[in-house]
Amino acid sequence: MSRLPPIPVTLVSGFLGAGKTTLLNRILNSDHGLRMAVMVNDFGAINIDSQLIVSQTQTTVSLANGCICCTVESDLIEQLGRLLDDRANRPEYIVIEASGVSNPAKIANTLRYPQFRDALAIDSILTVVDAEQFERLDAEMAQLAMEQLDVADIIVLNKVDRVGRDQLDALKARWLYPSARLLECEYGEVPLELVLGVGRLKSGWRLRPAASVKDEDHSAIFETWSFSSERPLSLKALRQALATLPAGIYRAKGVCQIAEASGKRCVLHLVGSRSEIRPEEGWDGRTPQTQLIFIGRRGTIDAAKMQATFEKCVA
Ligand SMILES: Nc1nc2c(ncn2[C@@H]2O[C@H](COP(=O)(O)OP(=O)(O)OP(=O)(O)O)[C@@H](O)[C@H]2O)c(=O)[nH]1
Repeated sequence: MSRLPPIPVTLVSGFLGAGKTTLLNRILNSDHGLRMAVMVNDFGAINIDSQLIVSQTQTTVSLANGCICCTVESDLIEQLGRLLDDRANRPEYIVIEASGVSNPAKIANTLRYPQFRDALAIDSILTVVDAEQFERLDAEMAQLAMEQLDVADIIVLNKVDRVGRDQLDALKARWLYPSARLLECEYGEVPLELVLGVGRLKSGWRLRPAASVKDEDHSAIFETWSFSSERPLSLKALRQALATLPAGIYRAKGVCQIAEASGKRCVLHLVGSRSEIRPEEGWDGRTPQTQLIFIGRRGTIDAAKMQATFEKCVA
């Protein structure tokens, strides 16, 4: 049997809430003309990202309840194996969206395991940066965000609408990544030809040797908590609950059923201290419900207190 050419893989990384799913949606809804498979990784127990992906024409594989660079690496290996074994639907391109706490260098090493070496070719490691929040991150969060940037060969500086030109230039001046391509954008609006099929890592020259990649368990640094309810929530109470979250909770996202927006599926995002609850389309045959996931620094989430707070939001 003739050997099939390797499938190009774009690895999308970036800290929590930087705009990875927004960029992925933009890629998927553009005219790329490829049979694409996307793998999305949620650090929390609920598959939220797969629900936030707008285009359903491609194969979507959801890897939840851990980080694909450490705790659920075995799921990544298994699911990649499945994609490759399904010869009838073999994708022409794979995009992997790592969780916001993943180290892309470790995922890149997984893609170089013997079983994938001839079947997959990393096209690029693309790291999305939240232009507003990046410099506000502290301690382990800042370190992780820097590690994600260190291995990027494409840096997408997103959310430029949130900062002034001076602040952007100052941020860029502090970075020393001369070999990375830097693209500034809002809502992941980047020219597709600059991010897909660019073959920037074809020779593997920027990948660090596996031995030099730090072995960490991101569930030791971050923790998650989730809330589900089949009863509608009060918008006012939910906003209030989000405004009073402990500072260590950096990210929340999910879908919600809001009493004031009957029949609409609302999408909730919290990144740092910013939050939004946006009505989207209807429920499209799905049972209306709320599914939220919260991610914070370990030790900052009091599950009983959170449960009581969000129970009170039920209208
Ligand atoms: N103002 C502004 N908001 C943006 C931009 N890009 C994305 N967002 C918002 O940022 C929030 C997080 O975006 P996502 O695309 O879900 O971020 P993510 O990196 O996939 O998040 P995680 O997977 O949880 O790490 C959402 O509310 C987006 O609408 C942008 O360029 N400007």
